[in-house]
Amino acid sequence: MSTPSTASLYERLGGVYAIAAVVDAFIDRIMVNPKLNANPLVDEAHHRVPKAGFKYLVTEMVCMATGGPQRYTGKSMADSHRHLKITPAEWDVFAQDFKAVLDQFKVPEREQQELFELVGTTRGDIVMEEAPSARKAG
Ligand code: HEM
Repeated sequence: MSTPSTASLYERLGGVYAIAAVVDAFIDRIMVNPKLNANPLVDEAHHRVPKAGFKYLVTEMVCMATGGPQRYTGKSMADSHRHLKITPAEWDVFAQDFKAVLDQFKVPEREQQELFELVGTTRGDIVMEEAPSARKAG
C-alpha cells in the first residue's frame, strides 16, 4: 500500500514548468493528428489559433485544475468547443494522444489517473452527443 500524500496534484506533477512542458508536447501532437484534423471544423481552428496562445491557455487551465495558484482566463469549455462538433470517437483519439504524452514524460500511474478524472469532467461540455438543436439553451 502506498503512503497517502498530502501534496496537491500540481505539486506532484512538478509545478508549472513540468506541466507547461507536457502541454507543449501534447498540443504539438494533437494539432497535427490527421484523425483530429479529419474534422474540418477542428482543422480550420487548428490552423487559425496560434499554438503559443493555445499552449498558454491550456497550461493555465491544467495548473488551476490540479491545485496550482494560476487562474484560467480563457473561454468556457462549452464556448470554445461547441462550434467544433467534436464526436465521441475524436474525444477517444484526443485521450490516446494525452496518454501517449503522459507516458513519454513518465508521469506515474496514480497522477495519470487523477489527470484523466479531471479531463473526464469536461467531456460533456466538449463532445457533441446529439444534434445542436436538441441541446438545452443556456
Ligand atoms: C479535456 C479536454 C480539453 C481541454 C482541457 C481543452 C482546452 C481548450 C482550451 C483552454 C481552449 C482555448 C479556449 C479559449 O480560446 O479561450 C481550447 C480550444 C480549442 N480546442 Fe480544446 N480542449 C479539450 C478538448 C479538445 C478536443 C477533444 C479537441 C479536438 C478534437 C479540441 C480542439 C480545440 C480547438 C480546435 C480549439 C480552438 C477553437 C477555436 O478557437 O475556434 N479540444 N481547448
